[in-house]
Amino acid sequence: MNVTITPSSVAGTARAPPSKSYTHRAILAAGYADEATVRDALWSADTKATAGAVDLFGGDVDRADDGTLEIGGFDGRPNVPADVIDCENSGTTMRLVTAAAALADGTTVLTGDESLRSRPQGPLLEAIADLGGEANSTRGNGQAPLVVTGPLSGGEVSIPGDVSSQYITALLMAGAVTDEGIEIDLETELKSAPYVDITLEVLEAFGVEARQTDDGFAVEGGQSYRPAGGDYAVPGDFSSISYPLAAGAIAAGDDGEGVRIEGANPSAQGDTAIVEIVERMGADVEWDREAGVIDVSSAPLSGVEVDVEDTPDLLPTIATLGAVADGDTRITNAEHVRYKETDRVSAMADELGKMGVETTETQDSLTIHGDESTLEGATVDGCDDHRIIMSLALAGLAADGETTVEGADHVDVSFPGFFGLLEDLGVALERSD
Ligand SMILES: O=C(O)C1=C[C@@H](OP(=O)(O)O)[C@@H](O)[C@H](O)C1
Ligand SMILES: C=C(OP(=O)(O)O)C(=O)O
Repeated sequence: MNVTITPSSVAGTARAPPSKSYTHRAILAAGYADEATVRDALWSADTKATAGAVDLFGGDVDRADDGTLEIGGFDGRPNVPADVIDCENSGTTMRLVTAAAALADGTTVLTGDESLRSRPQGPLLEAIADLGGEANSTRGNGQAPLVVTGPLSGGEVSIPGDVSSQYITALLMAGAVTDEGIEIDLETELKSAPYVDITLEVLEAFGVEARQTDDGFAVEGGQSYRPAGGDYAVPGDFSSISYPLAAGAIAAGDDGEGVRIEGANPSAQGDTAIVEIVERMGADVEWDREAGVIDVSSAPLSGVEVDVEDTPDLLPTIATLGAVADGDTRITNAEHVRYKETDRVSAMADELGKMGVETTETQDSLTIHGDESTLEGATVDGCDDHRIIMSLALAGLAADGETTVEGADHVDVSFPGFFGLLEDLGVALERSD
């Protein structure tokens, strides 16, 4: 599907979809448990992939009409799957499920789509091998397809922190049900650190203790996953909230109505930083944390400097905001953003370039030389990456002329209702094959 956006103003109320990161963890944590109910879960292509893995490990994920997931777990010991686990486009699924597979008494094969088969898994495979399991890339290049043989019993391991925090999350979640537990020493500074905070929060909610140490993180073995009251509720997703928030900052009408976002309750998500970033750029933003409501209206935006070490998923949104803002927006500490569904630093530079935006790229930074008056509608490539698609669609709101985003159906990875939500806010768009 391609989507053509006609420049539009936006107004109205949008509801944040549930958090993808919390949902992945809650589904897998429920799998490690005997049973659990997960409310307000995100049901998207990525989270369905994690649910599929739990099923293959011997659990049972059942979705009720209201979206609640009733999950029968595999109780700490995954079965050897009867089929290859297809993690599709989801890095989180592949990393978290690879470590779970290392607990099974036998061999698991994991694969994914072309994008996922190009992403780095080497440090996690080495960690599993150091802990006594066997974990290999079939092509010997640290990328999927992966073959993992367990069971491992735990121990101490060192791992780089600057490739993906998901390795740490994966080892902590699996480590809790090993005999010995896992102690993780970080070889470098940790990037995307708030995602490990999310993990610690979910583990705690499931009655599992894990902690930060002087050298990294540690989890005791022999623990059981059991959510208080048998029930876990997923909060709203701030990476997803960044899109209606940016839409409001860029294109809310002059009548002052603005965009209201509901379901924006505080949690451990680093991407809540988008609220402060949009405000710093000059938009009029109010966040009632208790009510979980954000109101945003547009104002002339100015370029800012933003460090995305903790918040890699915000880079595409910030790049679009920077294209509309006046002056330079410098996004720093961004090298790990190159290891996502696509190299998002280059993808945003290339695709915004097609819309007349000038950018300067280094290995770990992207500077957008913003000037709304030069933003032109164009046909751009969504790069099969949900965040690139959504960010380019937002640029289309403020461009001169129509913008067509090719391959736009990939929004189903994290935000299946994205284009419907834009339409509800008043955006004129057309879908075509
Ligand atoms: O653990 C998670 O839920 C995620 C961690 C981050 O990845 P990295 O830790 O690989 O940067 C983030 O980009 C991804 O969208 C979700
Ligand atoms: C990078 C992302 O997810 P994952 O790593 O799970 O593919 C994302 O959602 O932007």
